[in-house]
Amino acid sequence: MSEYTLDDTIVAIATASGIGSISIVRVSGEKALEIALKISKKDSLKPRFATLSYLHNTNDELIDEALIIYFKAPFSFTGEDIVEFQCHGGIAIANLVVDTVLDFGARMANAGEFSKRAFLNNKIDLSKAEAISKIIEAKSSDAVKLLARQLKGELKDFVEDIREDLLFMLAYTEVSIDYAEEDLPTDIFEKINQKIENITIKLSNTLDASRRREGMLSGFKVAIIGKPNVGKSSLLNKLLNYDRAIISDIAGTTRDTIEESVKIGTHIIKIVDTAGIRENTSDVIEQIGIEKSIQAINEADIVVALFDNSKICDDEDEKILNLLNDNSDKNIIKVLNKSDLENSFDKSRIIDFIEISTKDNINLLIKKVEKILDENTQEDELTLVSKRQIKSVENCLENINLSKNPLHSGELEFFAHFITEALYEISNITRPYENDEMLDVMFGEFCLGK
Ligand SMILES: Nc1nc2c(c(=O)[nH]1)N(C=O)[C@@H](CNc1ccc(C(=O)N[C@@H](CCC(=O)O)C(=O)O)cc1)CN2
Ligand SMILES: Nc1nc2c(ncn2[C@@H]2O[C@H](COP(=O)(O)OP(=O)(O)OP(=O)(O)O)[C@@H](O)[C@H]2O)c(=O)[nH]1
Ligand SMILES: [Mg+2]
Repeated sequence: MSEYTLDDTIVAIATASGIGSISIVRVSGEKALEIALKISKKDSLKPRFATLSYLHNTNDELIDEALIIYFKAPFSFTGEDIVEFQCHGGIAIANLVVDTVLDFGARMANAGEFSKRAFLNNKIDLSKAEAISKIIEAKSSDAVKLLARQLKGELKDFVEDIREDLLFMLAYTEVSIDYAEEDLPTDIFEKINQKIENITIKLSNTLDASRRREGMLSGFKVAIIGKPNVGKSSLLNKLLNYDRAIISDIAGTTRDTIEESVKIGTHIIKIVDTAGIRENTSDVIEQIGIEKSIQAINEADIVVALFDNSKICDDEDEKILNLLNDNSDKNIIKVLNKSDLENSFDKSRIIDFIEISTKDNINLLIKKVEKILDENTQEDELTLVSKRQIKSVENCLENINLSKNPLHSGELEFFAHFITEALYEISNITRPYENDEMLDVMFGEFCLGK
């Protein structure tokens, strides 16, 4: 994508490949109108007007009856001339239209190229481009609502505010470096200090909220753990409503982690069934399974820890309770399963648990999971939606923190250096100063036609 030029005209199918009632082929660039006039055999197309027309290929053969919309530059998604052919559905017609457009001198668009052009032509900033890319892949209505806020520019405004503050500080420190101190307003240091503290709080809060909500975009991960034979796979099957995993009364039945998606309330979650965690095993494959279980805990947003209510709490259960204590930052649900059988588990060993039976119903557990998911999605705070954005805020915050000492000791050149770095970092979210490589990586992750 680095040999990218803005002069050529690009084309791609904008709609999903498959059977649908309408397919859209989008053309962007200088030749878009000229190509559309040839295909439609019209003398002109009225901008932003849906024109019904027959479409013809380069051999003058009829290929479809379609709506054509011409967006005259600069008033289009990319800022260039755009023509949309809204043709009949199915991949064959769309491909014929694309082929014709190519024959008339356009080239195939790369992944993300429409959005990249929109960015380069100042139609959208990177936070909006990212929101567009992610909203297409969003798995839940909550995720869509969150991303729609970024389409509207919430993150952009946040970044703009911080940029403004940082620029203010830079301007005043430059002045202080150049002029004698007595010429400056006396409260300026206090003002800068106050701004630094405000930015620190704002950035930290945003990072915290974003980390909590990471699972909302990719699907929250719920890991089911416990010693062998407590009913982990039975629980997975019950949650999925079909027999996905093999269950048996032989301990060590599940040897690898199994991951499946399921909807709970309004949330799409990924459930991970793990191999039973036991203290000592000489079985190499089982040992690997156990290590994967520990990894599953690390990656999970919610850990469902199962215990067998029909057995006494033994050393292996204790080991798992200890493991949970080590992960107290996680949302943990402790569950006594097999409660349909005679209860033998010593409940004084465990606090805050629920009792269920996968042979009966697991509603209590589902409600509990749903409540945690609700709590983690109902925040109103601004949320960063990509690793890239999180990294930029982390780096910005780091430089802000580094600027505090020099500010207090009056080493203003150093202070200005860190603030400049912070400014570069935060700008990466919306419009980087110079970073072609990052742009290539980012837009390369888009789906074709975007
Ligand atoms: N048919 C169709 N539907 C679509 C898109 C599209 O490209 N085509 N979009 C593509 O992602 C999204 C809508 N986004 C768009 C964003 C800007 C403009 C546009 O024409 N902007 C002009 C005029 C603005 C105005 O009229 O207010 C501009 O910014 O100058 C069009 C679509 C979703 N739906
Ligand atoms: N009575 C009763 N039996 C259950 C319940 N849940 C599971 N079982 C039985 O317990 C045995 C083990 O179930 P699994 O789901 O395979 O257990 P697991 O934890 O996945 O076991 P491993 O994969 O070996 O770690 C099976 O015979 C199940 O039918 C329950 O709530 N009540
Ligand atoms: Mg199992």
